[in-house]
Amino acid sequence: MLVEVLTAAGRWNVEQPLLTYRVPEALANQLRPGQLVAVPYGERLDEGIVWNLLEGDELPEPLQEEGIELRDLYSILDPKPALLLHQLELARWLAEYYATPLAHAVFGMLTPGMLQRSRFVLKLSEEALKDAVQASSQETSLNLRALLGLLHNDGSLDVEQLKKMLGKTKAQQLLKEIKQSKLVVREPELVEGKARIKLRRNVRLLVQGEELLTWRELLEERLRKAESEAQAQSASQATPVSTSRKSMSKTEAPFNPWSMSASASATLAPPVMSKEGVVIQRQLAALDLLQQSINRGSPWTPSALCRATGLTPRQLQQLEDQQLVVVENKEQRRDPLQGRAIPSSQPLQLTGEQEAALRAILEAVEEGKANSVPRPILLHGVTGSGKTEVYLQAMASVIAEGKRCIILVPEIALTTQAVQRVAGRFPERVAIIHSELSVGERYDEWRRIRAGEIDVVIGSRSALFAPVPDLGLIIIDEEHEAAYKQSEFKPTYHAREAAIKLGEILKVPVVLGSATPAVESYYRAEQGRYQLVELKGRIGANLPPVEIVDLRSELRAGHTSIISRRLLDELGKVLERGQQAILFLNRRGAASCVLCRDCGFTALCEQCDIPLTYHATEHVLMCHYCGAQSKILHFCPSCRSAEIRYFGLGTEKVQRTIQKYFPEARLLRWDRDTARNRHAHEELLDRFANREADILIGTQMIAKGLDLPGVTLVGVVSADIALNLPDYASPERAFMLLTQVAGRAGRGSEAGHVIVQTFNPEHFSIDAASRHDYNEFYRIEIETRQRYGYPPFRQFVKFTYSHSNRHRSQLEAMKLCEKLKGWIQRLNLSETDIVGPVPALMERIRNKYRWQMIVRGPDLSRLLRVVDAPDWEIDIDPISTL
Ligand SMILES: Nc1ncnc2c1ncn2[C@@H]1O[C@H](COP(=O)(O)OP(=O)(O)OP(=O)(O)O)[C@@H](O)[C@H]1O
Ligand SMILES: [Zn+2]
Repeated sequence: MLVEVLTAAGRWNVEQPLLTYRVPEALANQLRPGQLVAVPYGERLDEGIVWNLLEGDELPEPLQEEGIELRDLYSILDPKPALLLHQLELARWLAEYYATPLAHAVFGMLTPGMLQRSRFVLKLSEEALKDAVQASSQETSLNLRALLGLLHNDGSLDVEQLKKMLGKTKAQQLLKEIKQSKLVVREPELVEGKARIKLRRNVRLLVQGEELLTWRELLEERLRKAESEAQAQSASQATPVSTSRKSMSKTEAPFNPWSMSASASATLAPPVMSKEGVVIQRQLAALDLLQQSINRGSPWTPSALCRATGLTPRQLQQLEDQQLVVVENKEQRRDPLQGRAIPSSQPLQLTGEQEAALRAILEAVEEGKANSVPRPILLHGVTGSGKTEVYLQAMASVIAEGKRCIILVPEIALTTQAVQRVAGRFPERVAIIHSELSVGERYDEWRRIRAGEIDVVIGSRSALFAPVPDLGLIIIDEEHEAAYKQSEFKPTYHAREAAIKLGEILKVPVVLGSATPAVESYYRAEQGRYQLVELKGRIGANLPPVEIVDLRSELRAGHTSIISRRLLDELGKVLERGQQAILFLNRRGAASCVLCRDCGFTALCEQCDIPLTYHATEHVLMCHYCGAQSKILHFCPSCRSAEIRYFGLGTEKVQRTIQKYFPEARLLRWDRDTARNRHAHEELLDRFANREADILIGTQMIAKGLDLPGVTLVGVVSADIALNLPDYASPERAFMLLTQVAGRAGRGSEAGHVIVQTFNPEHFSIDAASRHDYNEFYRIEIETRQRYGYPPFRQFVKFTYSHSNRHRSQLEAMKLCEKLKGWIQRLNLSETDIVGPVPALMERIRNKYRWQMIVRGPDLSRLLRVVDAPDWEIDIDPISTL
C-alpha cells in the first residue's frame, strides 16, 4: 500500500505538496486519513498528515518516469486522526479560494503547538554497545572519547546541543570523525511540540470499604504490638506514652519530654515510640487523608502527602508494595472556565417570533438529513430580540439527536457573556476555543472535542476548525463582525464563508445571526441564497428612542465641551435615579479626518466618495483609496468657515470631562489600555454588572452583545469618527456600531434612552441608526455599492508590501502593479482594474513602510492562480480597503 502525505515541509512546495511513501506491512491496518505521521524527508524526519491511501504498490506513472525511489513511512505519531475527513475537504477549499499552499491551510487548522520539531541525535552504534572495551581502545580523539562516555551515560545527545557544548568548528570536526569511526550513529528524531498533556502524579487508594477497614485494623494491631514492645523495653522507668490514635483522647495533652523530672528524662532512651510504630502511624494518617480526598475530589501528589504525614518516599513506597495505594500519572485538565461560577439556566418559553425562527432552523436540519444542502439562515433580529435563546434551543434539539454544534462569537468582551449563557445551559458539555487561551488550555479543549466529550464548541473564528465529530449545526453570532476575518496571515479566510462551505460539505445548517447583518449577507438573502428569518421586536421592552444632538449648534450656542448639554442633563438624571449609563466613543482612526465644525462638511475624494485623510508630514490631504492628493484646506469649501479641523479624541479625555461635571459619579473606563487580557475584561464587566460603577466609558469593544439590564442611557460621544474613515465600508461600520451601541440601552424593566452626538446629523447612516431602521440603511448603501462597483458587486483583493525603506516599498508596488496589469490583460479579464498603488493609511507600522493596491473585478480566481508575489500580503475579500 502507498500513502500520500502532506508534510509540514510541503508548506513551501506549492507545486507538489503531497509526497508518496510506501506503507510498512505492520502499519497498513492502522493508517487513516488525517493522522499525524512521521516520514523521512531528505536526511531528516518530518511530520505530515495522511492525505490519501492508495491501493497497490506501484507509483503513479509520472513519478515512475522521474525515477523516484519510494521510501517507507516512518511511524504513526498519533493513532487518532488530528483532522477529520470533512476538515481535509474544508482545507482543500481554503487553499484553493484563498490562494494558499495546501499545507499552510491544513497545518493552520491544528491547535497551536502541536507540530513537532525535527532534529538529529547521536547514539552509540550497535558495535560500540556490544563491545565497549574494544571500542574505546580504537584510536580516537579526546573529544570522541568524551562523547562516548557521555553517550554511555545519557544514551543520546542532540546534535544542536553538541554544537553548543563544543562550539561550531570543533563540533563539525567531531561529527566528521564520527562518520568514519562507526562508533556513533546520527539519527533523525521528532520532538514533541509545545502542546503537551499536563500530567500530575497522584496517589490513589487501592482498597475501599471493608477491605480498607481490615487493613486499618491490621495496621492498628501492629501499632499496638510495636508500642507494647517499646513499652516493655522502657517499662521500669518511663511514664507510659500512648500515641495510639484510638486511645488519644482529646483531653489528654500530648506527651512533652521536657516537662518530665530530670531523673525521669535522663533515663528516657530510646524514644518512647518505636520507629516502626511511628511509621505505621504515619501510614494510617496517609490512608485517612487519601480517603477524605476521594470525597473531596482533590487527589494528593506524593510529595504533598509525604509532607502532610511525615512519611518518607520510601515509606510511601512500602504502602505501594503492599498494594494499598498506587502512585499514578494522571492527566490534569487545564480548564479555561476553572474557578468561574456559572449559573445554570433553563430553556425559556419562546415568543411567537422566536418559535418561528427555531422552526426554520430545525427544518433546515431535517433538509440536511434528507441529503440536500440546506440554505444558510440569516437570523436578522433587532438588539435584545432573544437571538441567543433561539440558538440555545436549536442546539439543544440537535444535541438531543446525538449531534454536536459550533457557535462562533466575535470578541473577548462578548465571549465572557456568551460563554456564560452557553455553558450555563449545557453544563460540563461545552469546550472553549479562543486565541487568548494558553497553548495548554487549547490543547486540552481540542482533545476533549476530538474525543467527542463535549456537545458544543464556543469560540472565536478558529473554533470553526475544531475537530468536532458528528457536527450538526453551525451558528455565527454577530455575523457582521470584522473579527471573523483573518487579514494578516494566510489563509486570509472569513469564518463566515468558511462556515458556509463547511455546512455545504456536511449538509448541516449555518445560522448567521445579527441585528445589523453585513451588507453582503443581506444581499445574498435578498437574492435567495440565504433564507431570511426575522425577529422584529424586543423581548418585554421597546427599542430605545434615539435622540440626535447636533454638535454644530452646540458650538454656535457657545458650549464647547465634548459632552453636550442634553447628554449632561440625561447623565445627571441617571445618576439621580441610581441607574447606569454607557458612554461610547470610537477611537479608531482618531485625529485623521477633516471636518468643518460649523457645517459638518467632510472633505471627500472626488473620484471615490471617500473621506480624505490629513497627512501631517507631507501637509496634504490624500485619498487612501486611489492615491489622489489635494491641498489642505484653510476654509470650509461649503460654508467658508475657518472652523475646519482634524478630529480626534480619546476615552481618557471623556473620563476627565465627566468627572469634572459629576465628581461623585463612579466611572469605569474600558478600552485596550485598561483591559489588556480576558481576565481584565471579565473583571471590568463583572464590576459594572454588579453596579460597582455608574458610568462605563469605552471604545468599540463595549458595543457588542452586552446584556446589562441596569443600563438606561447610552451616549455616543462622537458618531463622526467611524463615519469618516477613508474606506468604502465606513458607512456600514458606522451604522452597525451605532445600532449595536444603542441596543445596549433599556434592556431591563426600565425604559432606555440613547443620545448620539454628531456633526453629521443628516448622514444616512446616523439617520437610519437613530430610527433603528436597518432596511433604510441597506437600501441606500447597496445602491452606492452597485454604483461604484464595491463588494458584493465586484470582488476585491488587497495587496500590501512592507519594507523598512520607503522607496523600496513604493518601487515594489509599482513593479507588481505593472505585472498585475500584464496578467489581467493576458487572461482577458473584463471589468477588472487596479486602484493604487498608494501608501497605506497607517503607512509606517513597526518601522516598516506599507504600500498597497486593490484589484477589483467580477471574479479574480483566475488571476489569483497566476499571481506570483511571494513577498506580498494578499488579502482576499478584505473587510476594509484601509
Ligand atoms: N422567550 C423569552 N422570554 C423571556 N425572556 C427572554 C426570552 N428570550 C430572551 N429573553 C431575554 O431577553 C434578553 C435579550 O436576549 P438576547 O441577549 O438573547 O438578545 P439578542 O437578540 O442576542 O441581543 P443582541 O443582538 O443585542 O445581542 C435576555 O436577557 C434574555 O434572557
Ligand atoms: Zn480617491
